[in-house]
Amino acid sequence: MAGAGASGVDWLRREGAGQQSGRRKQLAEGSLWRFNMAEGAETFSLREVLVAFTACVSEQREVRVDPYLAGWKGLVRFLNCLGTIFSFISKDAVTKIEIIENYRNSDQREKYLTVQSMVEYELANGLVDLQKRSDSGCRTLLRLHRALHWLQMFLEGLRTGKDNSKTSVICSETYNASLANYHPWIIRKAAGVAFCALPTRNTFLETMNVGTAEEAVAMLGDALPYICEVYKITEELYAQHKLLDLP
Ligand SMILES: CCCCCCCC/C=C\CCCCCCCC(=O)N[C@@H](COP(=O)(O)O)[C@H](O)/C=C/CCCCCCCCCCCCC
Repeated sequence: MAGAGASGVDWLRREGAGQQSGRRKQLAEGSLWRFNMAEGAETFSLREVLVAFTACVSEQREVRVDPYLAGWKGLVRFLNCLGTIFSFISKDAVTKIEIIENYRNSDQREKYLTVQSMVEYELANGLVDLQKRSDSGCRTLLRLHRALHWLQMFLEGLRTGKDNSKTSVICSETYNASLANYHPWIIRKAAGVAFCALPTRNTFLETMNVGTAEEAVAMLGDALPYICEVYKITEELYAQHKLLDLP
């Protein structure tokens, strides 16, 4: 993958995208990534989150749903560590994760193995409402997909920011340039207030449990190309099926 082949990505290759065949099979079947929301409560490791996203893209360039959800669950754990002011955001993310997880636990679980198979199945069976809000997998995942765009920009902002930059500024600038376009005024306002509670960039990076701020930055640099790839593949798929504006 472009940008991910440089030195220092061994941990990613080993643990994420470059799974040995046994683990690859487990990933494809979903067993490695499926766990309850209650599990691992409030512990956060940036490594785990990034490894989950690196494991998302299959050899056929399909996006696996289980590691995608595992990545989001890890992010929610991180958000919960930041304080109750972020609860309204994590609750919404959890609701969306659980909707898709329920499909993965249903009789139709195989149809929801990848984003591609989900789109194909839901469209072929008339399960996607193009006119009004629904709980379809396609519509729900679109919300997380838009948030992934913000995450990509936010992590890049953190990675390239100066030591003394304000996380709150990086967060609000990237939010305003992405996700905010889909949110009503009241949500934008509440998000803006919550962002003010974010710690400084270096404290923020140290909270990620991977060592120093410099080590966290290096890890972000290794992993971002994989997150971008997940975003790009999903964006192209949704564009191809005209699903990017689902209500
Ligand atoms: C790698 C570690 C560092 C990064 C840490 C980032 C942690 C972020 C964790 C979770 C992000 C939450 C994702 C939220 C998904 C929002 C989906 C959404 O857009 N929902 C809205 C629309 O839904 P429907 O009504 O159409 O169903 C919904 O209205 C939103 C409600 C909640 C507000 C969402 C604000 C999102 C702000 C972006 C996250 C900021 C987190 C800051 C922490 C650094």
